[in-house]
Amino acid sequence: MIRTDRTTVPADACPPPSVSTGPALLEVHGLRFSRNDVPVFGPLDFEVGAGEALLVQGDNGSGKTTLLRVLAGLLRADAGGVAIRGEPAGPLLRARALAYLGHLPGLKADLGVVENLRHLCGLHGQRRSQTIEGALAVVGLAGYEDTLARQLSAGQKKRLSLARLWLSPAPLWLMDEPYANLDLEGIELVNRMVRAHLDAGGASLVTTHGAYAAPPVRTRLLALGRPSHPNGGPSAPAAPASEPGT
Ligand SMILES: Nc1ncnc2c1ncn2[C@@H]1O[C@H](COP(=O)(O)OP(=O)(O)OP(=O)(O)O)[C@@H](O)[C@H]1O
Repeated sequence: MIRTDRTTVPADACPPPSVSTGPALLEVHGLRFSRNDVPVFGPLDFEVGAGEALLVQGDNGSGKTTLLRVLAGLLRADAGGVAIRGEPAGPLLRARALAYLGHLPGLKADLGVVENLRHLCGLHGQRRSQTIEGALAVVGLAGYEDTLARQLSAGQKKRLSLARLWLSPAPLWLMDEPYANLDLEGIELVNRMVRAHLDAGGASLVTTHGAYAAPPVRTRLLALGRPSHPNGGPSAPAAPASEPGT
């Protein structure tokens, strides 16, 4: 049975909230994306400050994953701008500032759990205050250190990806359906991680179909419109991001 260390998340990760008076961590202006001339989303305008979560909601096919991939620099927008702490988000800045948790776990199937994390920390960096062993305790994978990634269940793979996110030094987490494949305790784990990350001055974008409650943190909502018709029918505009709430 998986047990996550409930005390480790807040204890290790909650320095006093940082008070920022500068530009927002993420600012998006007029961002638009189309495939084969069919609009997927936009134009979108929103910002996310340190200590805030943006919950990106929408039906299947409404463009949530596409938006996160555009923000991560994996797809090129048709128009619009993305700034991180007031700087235009070029590839180097995105690599430093963004950590992307996608649908696919992005693991090396024939490497063990610890080997995977070492590899990923080598690629993306590691928070000085965190150890791989500590991250495995946080996500409930202590005892699985030498297990090959291909021998993990879907939920365990998701937890390993969450451990990678936990170790990342990036302040902005892009989390695509982070609750998928997780049991109820895993869903709570995601919410505790998000809360700790925000308390430490980070920010998160979280996509969801709306099946789960927002993490119990300062949250803005961005509702994407209904999916575009593949033959070029109209797509509903996205609702503007709503004001912060708790
Ligand atoms: N690789 C692709 N090639 C062509 N079209 C794609 C591709 N990926 C997504 N799409 C289309 O782009 C639109 C948005 O897809 P996207 O995956 O961003 O939606 P989503 O809101 O994340 O959906 P879901 O909730 O089902 O995960 C959909 O109409 C989809 O069919």
